Amino acid sequence: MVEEVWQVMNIFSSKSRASATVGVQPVGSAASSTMVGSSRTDLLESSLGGYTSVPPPVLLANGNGVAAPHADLDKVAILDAGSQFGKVIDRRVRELNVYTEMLPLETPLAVLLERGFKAIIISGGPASVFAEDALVYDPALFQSPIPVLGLCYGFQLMNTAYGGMVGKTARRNDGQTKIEVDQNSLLFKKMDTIQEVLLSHGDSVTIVPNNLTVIAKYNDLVVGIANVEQKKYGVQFHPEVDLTVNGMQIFRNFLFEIAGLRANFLMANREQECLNYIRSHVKSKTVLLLASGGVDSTVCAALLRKVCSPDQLIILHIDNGFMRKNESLQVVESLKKIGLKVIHRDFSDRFRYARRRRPEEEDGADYVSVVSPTLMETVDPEEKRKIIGDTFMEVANVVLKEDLKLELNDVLLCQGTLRPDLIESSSKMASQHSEAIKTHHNDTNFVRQLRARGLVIEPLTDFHKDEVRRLGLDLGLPAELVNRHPFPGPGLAVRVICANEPYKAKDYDRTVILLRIICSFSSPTWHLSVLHENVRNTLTLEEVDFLKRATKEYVIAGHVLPIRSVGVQGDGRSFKHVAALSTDSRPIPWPVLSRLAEIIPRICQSISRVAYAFGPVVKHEIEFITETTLVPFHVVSKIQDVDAIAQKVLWDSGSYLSVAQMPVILIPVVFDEDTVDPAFPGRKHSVVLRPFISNDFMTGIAALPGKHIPEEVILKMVTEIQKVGGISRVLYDLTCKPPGTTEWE
Ligand SMILES: Nc1ncnc2c1ncn2[C@@H]1O[C@H](COP(=O)(O)OP(=O)(O)OP(=O)(O)O)[C@@H](O)[C@H]1O
Ligand SMILES: O=c1[nH]c(=O)c2[nH+]cn([C@@H]3O[C@H](COP(=O)(O)O)[C@@H](O)[C@H]3O)c2[nH]1
Ligand SMILES: NC(=O)CC[C@H](N)C(=O)O
Ligand SMILES: [Mg+2]
Repeated sequence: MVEEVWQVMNIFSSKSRASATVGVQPVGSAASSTMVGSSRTDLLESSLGGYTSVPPPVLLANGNGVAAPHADLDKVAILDAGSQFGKVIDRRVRELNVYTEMLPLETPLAVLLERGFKAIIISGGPASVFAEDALVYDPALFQSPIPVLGLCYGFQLMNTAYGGMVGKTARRNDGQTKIEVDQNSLLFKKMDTIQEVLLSHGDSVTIVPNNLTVIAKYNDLVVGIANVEQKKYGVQFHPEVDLTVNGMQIFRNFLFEIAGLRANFLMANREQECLNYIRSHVKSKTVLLLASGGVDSTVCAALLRKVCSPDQLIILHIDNGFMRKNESLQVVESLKKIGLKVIHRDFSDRFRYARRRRPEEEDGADYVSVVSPTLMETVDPEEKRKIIGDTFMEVANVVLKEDLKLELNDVLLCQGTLRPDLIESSSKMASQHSEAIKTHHNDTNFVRQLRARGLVIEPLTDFHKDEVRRLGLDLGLPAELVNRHPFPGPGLAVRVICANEPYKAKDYDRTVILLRIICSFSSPTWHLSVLHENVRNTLTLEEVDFLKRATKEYVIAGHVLPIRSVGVQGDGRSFKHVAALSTDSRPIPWPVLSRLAEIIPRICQSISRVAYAFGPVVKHEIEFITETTLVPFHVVSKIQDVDAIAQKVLWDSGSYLSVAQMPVILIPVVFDEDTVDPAFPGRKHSVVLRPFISNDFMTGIAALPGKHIPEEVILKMVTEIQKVGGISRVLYDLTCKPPGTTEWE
């Protein structure tokens, strides 16, 4: 599937964006008979050319296969507008036994009809339908009788295509929300009026045209539209993700009730598919498996063992210097226990001093020093990630050449890359239009070039984490290994927020005041304040009621921290401020803090993450940072110590499986600057705990103390961490994904 989609997508690559002068125009307008934003005939010809040379797959490269003869299948086209969740839509529809193919948004309707698609789902995406970079699409999609379901960007596109308006509002929505749906609509058949869904958008439908009816609302906001006669439906939310509780029922209703499709596709045996993929690539070649000890690479090892002879398979574990305390040794031991012989090499120094490659050197496999700063001097998270990813490949090559006397060209590198790694890194293998949220270490430009030269195999690129775990159990791997929390390849390097100066967004001063207004909403201080009035008008009635009650009952302070962390909002990357909440109230009012964490990023558009700071109410604004880069002493050793403490408490308390992952982050922030610690002048940091709950890691929620994890376990972590020198405060991340991500960078 990946290869096929890649080829199809390539056909469009030079035409993927709308020209600056052509906007999205309504159905029925002069532009509606041509592609919006490009020449329809060009695209039609090029795509037809592509399809005749690329026959539809009967068995897909490494994911699913079909059981019924291809011609008999009822097929759904997923038109990709660059969503982070494109593959999740694909997965949901296939789980309902309907065959899908993902194609770029600009695919003309004529091509879809010729290929026999009977329904269309249009995904979300990072662009704005009214922006200059709005995507090309064929307006005929909304003029033919073919059933269409538009999701998020797809919903906004549908509203615009029918002549409605979409615009930016003062409020954005990223997170789980209760909405009201019209039970009489077929799309919501067998569903209650109130539904919990995931919204992630900054643009909103402002005018719905007469030829559409509203079928779902979130207060005054329109979040569902339909033209029943033409079988066209759109929703602002994301039925595909776990955070939309009844999303599967919505797909069932669309596919079977509205589109009248038959469920005649059977998922092939995924293990067999992976083995076929490996067999067809490996043949008699030697395979160098990069093994982290994590779930994905261990599942790769188990698959490779079924295909390769023992002397064909070399397993390499790299210590990059950013592993957990003593982790590399434990990894080697645990892989030994399941019968894998592992080469273990410590390249910590090489990583620390690694630099970014110059472009002309990117196709070379040898390490070449260049003038850019070393990893130890780098603060930008994307730069850190790219250096680390390239260095993984370089050191693998060093081991091949120096230790094993093999040439890169004679060997296949195997990595446990999953679908989210590719989507988040904006790989064209996954989507033509998606935005890079973060460059995963296993998908840097250098890795892509090795991949293009046919030197990399990745059997799991069609999988999400929960699917890999299921495969791991089927392969007979021990449950404790399969259930290990994931740990990112760049390790603790992406869990240290590096900075050489405080960050202040352009609207920092306004953000500080907005945050104060929200945290002390009921205070008489704001009487007659225009900004307070604006905030109130942006909130829902229920939110106003909550803020009034909560801020009367508790004293809560909100501080904008002068750092930023990466997030994902509206299918795009955000890199924004973090807010710290503090309170003297005991017991800590977790549900109130958690609700504030939902509301704050909706109103303060320069904040995407909210954490609670343990200890008394914070009194001073935090103006300064501790200059921080990835140096071994006072930084890497410190995060290794606090991470080890927190993980031990989690494990000893029996709560390990209550959360999907628990990153521990070092931030260059010092609270209470009046409390000077002479032992650590200018070298103090704070620590953030991020217990997180997710299945597929595409979306997830912060684990709430007292609900998902015992509060005393968290308090014990705080007490133990505070014993480590050079720690200012401990914080607890309350942010969901979206708007945050699991990691902080
Ligand atoms: N320290 C390491 N040594 C060798 N290879 C590594 C290392 N860290 C990561 N990799 C490679 O990068 C791939 C992607 O890393 P990733 O963390 O996503 O997967 P994983 O470590 O196998 O599983 P998990 O997500 O459970 O940690 C791994 O499957 C492995 O091939
Ligand atoms: O091997 C990896 N290399 C990376 O560069 C990387 N970045 C994030 N992660 C892991 O991916 C999952 C989702 O993370 P985010 O919510 O932060 O995007 C979480 O499980 C993260 O730990 C990585 N794993
Ligand atoms: N997730 C999406 O499709 C978002 C659509 C659009 N980029 C917005 O922010 O509203
Ligand atoms: Mg890992």
